[in-house]
This record gives sequence, C-alpha cells and structure tokens, in this order.
Amino acid sequence: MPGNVLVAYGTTNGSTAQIAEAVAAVLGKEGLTAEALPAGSVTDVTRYDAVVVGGGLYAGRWHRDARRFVRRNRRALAERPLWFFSSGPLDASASEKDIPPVSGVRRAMIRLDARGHVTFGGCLQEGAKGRIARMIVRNGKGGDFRDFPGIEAWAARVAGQLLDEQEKN
Ligand SMILES: Cc1cc2nc3c(=O)[nH]c(=O)nc-3n(C[C@H](O)[C@H](O)[C@H](O)COP(=O)(O)O)c2cc1C
Repeated sequence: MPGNVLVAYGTTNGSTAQIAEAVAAVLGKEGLTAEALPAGSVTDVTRYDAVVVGGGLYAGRWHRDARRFVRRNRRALAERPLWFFSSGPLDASASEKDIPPVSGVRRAMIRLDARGHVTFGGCLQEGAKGRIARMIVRNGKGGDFRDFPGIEAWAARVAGQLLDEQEKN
C-alpha cells in the first residue's frame, strides 16, 4: 500500500524546503502520510512506500544533498514509485513552459525509472548565502518565482497516481 511518502530535499537558502513542505502538505490532505525532510538527514528510505526528491539548481546541477541522497539510496529508490522536482529559474519561465531536467537529473530518472519531473520557479532574496547569490539580489535579479498553486496541482497529481494504485492493490 503506497501510503507513506517521503519528500526529500536539497536546499541552500530554504526555498526548495518550502516547496517540499507544500508538496507533503498536499499529499497529506489527499489522504497519504507524508513528511518533508532534508535529504541529508534521511537514514532509512525503506520505511517509505514512495519518494519525491527535490533539489535547488546551482550552476546547472541539482543541489549536492539531493544528488548524494539519490546516489546513496539508489537501490531502494529504484524499487519505489519515484518523482523528482527541481527549483531554480529566477523568472517566470517555469510557470510558462515545461523546463526539462538538467542532464544529471535526467540520467538519474532513466536509471531509477522515475515517473516524472517538474521544474518549479526558484527564489533568491535578501540574506541569501554566498557571494554570487548576494550579487544577483543586489543587481535586482532575485525574487520569488515559486508558483504555489502550480506546485500544489503537481502534488495533487502525484497523490492521485498513488491513490489509484492503492485502490487497485
Ligand atoms: C550561485 C547560484 C547558481 C544558480 N544556478 C542556477 C541554475 O543553474 N539554474 C537555475 O535555474 N537556477 C539557478 N540558481 C537559482 C536557484 O536555483 C534558486 O535561487 C533556488 O530557488 C535556490 O533554492 P534553495 O533556496 O532551496 O537553495 C542559482 C542561484 C545561485 C545563487
């Protein structure tokens, strides 16, 4: 029974964590048990029936914690219903069109037979960590481009697939 879902995330500035929390909240509302956890803190993936992994995008790659999580748990992930999401673009592009996964994430999707991926808009605001991050914000290129209704709609589709399977089994 695919009722217990992990939403694991890799974040530097916390915005991907908030997306993961929103995804877990929708899964919970739809009748599944879901928790969002930092990818680096998860010790036992086998406790979960399905997994969503999300990572912030940095220089064309998923956040290191998300990459390591996938590598460390590849066997368990390959045996479970699995979805990925990325968060990054600091403009409206992610709400306007489907942005494919970066190449590392695409390869992991193929290897682990992941069911889907979505790129959500990112967020970079005052107080962000790192020199480049602060420069982006100072130059007026930051902002919050996360589309929470879109995030919630995606999470509801994931829940729908899992609940359909639950019914069939
Ligand atoms: C140094 C740096 C590099 C980034 N590289 C990318 C990138 O390659 N692609 C992208 O879409 N967004 C990129 N971004 C934007 C971040 O992915 C975005 O701010 C995201 O929401 C960060 O997630 P977090 O708050 O969970 O760390 C970059 C931001 C910084 C500061």
